[in-house]
Amino acid sequence: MAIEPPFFEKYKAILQSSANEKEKPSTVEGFEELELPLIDLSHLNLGPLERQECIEKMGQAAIEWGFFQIVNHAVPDELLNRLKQEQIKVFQQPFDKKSEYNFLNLSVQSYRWGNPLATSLRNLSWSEALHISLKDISKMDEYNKLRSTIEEYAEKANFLAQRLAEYLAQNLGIKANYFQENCSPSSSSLRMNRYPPCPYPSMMFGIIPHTDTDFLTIVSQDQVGGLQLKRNGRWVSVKPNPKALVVNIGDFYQALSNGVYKSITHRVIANQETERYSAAYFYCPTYETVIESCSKPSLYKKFSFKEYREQIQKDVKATGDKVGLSRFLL
Ligand SMILES: O=C(O)CCC(=O)C(=O)O
Ligand SMILES: [Fe+2]
Repeated sequence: MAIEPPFFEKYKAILQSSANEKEKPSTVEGFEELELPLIDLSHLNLGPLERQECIEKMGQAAIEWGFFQIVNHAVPDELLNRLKQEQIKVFQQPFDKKSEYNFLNLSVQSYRWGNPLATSLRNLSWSEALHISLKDISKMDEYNKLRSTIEEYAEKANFLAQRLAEYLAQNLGIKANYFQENCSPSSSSLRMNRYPPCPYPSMMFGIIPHTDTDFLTIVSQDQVGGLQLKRNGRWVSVKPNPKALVVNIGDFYQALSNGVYKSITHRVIANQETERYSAAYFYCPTYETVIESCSKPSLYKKFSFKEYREQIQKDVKATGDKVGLSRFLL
C-alpha cells in the first residue's frame, strides 16, 4: 500500500495551471551555504568568563541571525537516532492509515500533508508532518515505542529549551523564572517532518516560507540539507552539522524582546532525489499566557497565545498564509 500522500490527485489543478507560469518560485540553484553561528554549550561550565562570553554570543546570534546551532547540548546521539528511526517507521505506514481520524489516538489534525487551503504552488508544501501537542501524548498507546521515545526526547528538549530561553533572557533583563512560570512540558509541541522526493523541485517548496509560532524552536535534521533562512534580503542555505542542533527564535520571543531577537523567515527547499527528515520542538507557553514586550515603548500590542493562534487560523483561512506578528504591531 502506498505510503505517499496523494499530492498529484489533490493538487492536480494547481500543478497544471502552474506548469506554464513564467514566475516559478526558484528553489534549487545558486544559494550560498552558510555555517550558522556555533555555540558550544560546554563553555557554560568552564568558568564565569567563558560562561558570560557564551551567553553573549548566543544573544548576538539571536539579534543578528535569529538562528544558531548548538553543540554539547546534552541530548544523546543515541536518542536522536532512535527518534529518527521511530519517525521513519511511522511515516512508512500506508497513507490510508496515517490519515485515519484517530491515527495513533491523536487528534485529527496531528497528521498533516501539503496544505488543504493551497491556492497556488507558492503556498503548497511538498511534505507530510506529525504535529504532536505534548499535552496529547498520554492519549497514545503507552506500549508504543514512538510514544516512549517522544516522551524521552521531549523531556530533554524541554529542559534544553528552557535553559536556552533563560540564557537569552539574561541579556534583556527578563526575570529569571519567566519561562518556568509560563511554559510547561505539555504546553510545547513536537513536529516530525518528512519531505518526500519532489518531482518539481524548482516549482515548489518542502515547507513554504514561514516564521515559527513559539518562543524558540530546536531542530534536529538529517544530513540531506534544504533548510534556508532569509538573511539581509537573501535566501541562504544552512549547512547541516551532524553534531549540532539548530535553534531559531520564534514570534513570541521577538515580541517579548520587543523586536531585539528576530523571528526569521525560513523554508525548506524541495529535493528531487532524496527524502529528508527533521524534527522541530516548539517551545511554547500555555494558551492563557499573555506576551508583552520587556521594554518600552512596545512595538507590539500584548496578546495571549490563544489570541495569536486564533488570528493565524483566521488569516490562513482568508489568505492561505499566516500573517504573524505584523498583525500585532502598535
Ligand atoms: O525541516 C526543517 O529543517 C525545518 C522545519 C520547520 O521549519 C518547521 O517545522 O517549522
Ligand atoms: Fe519552522
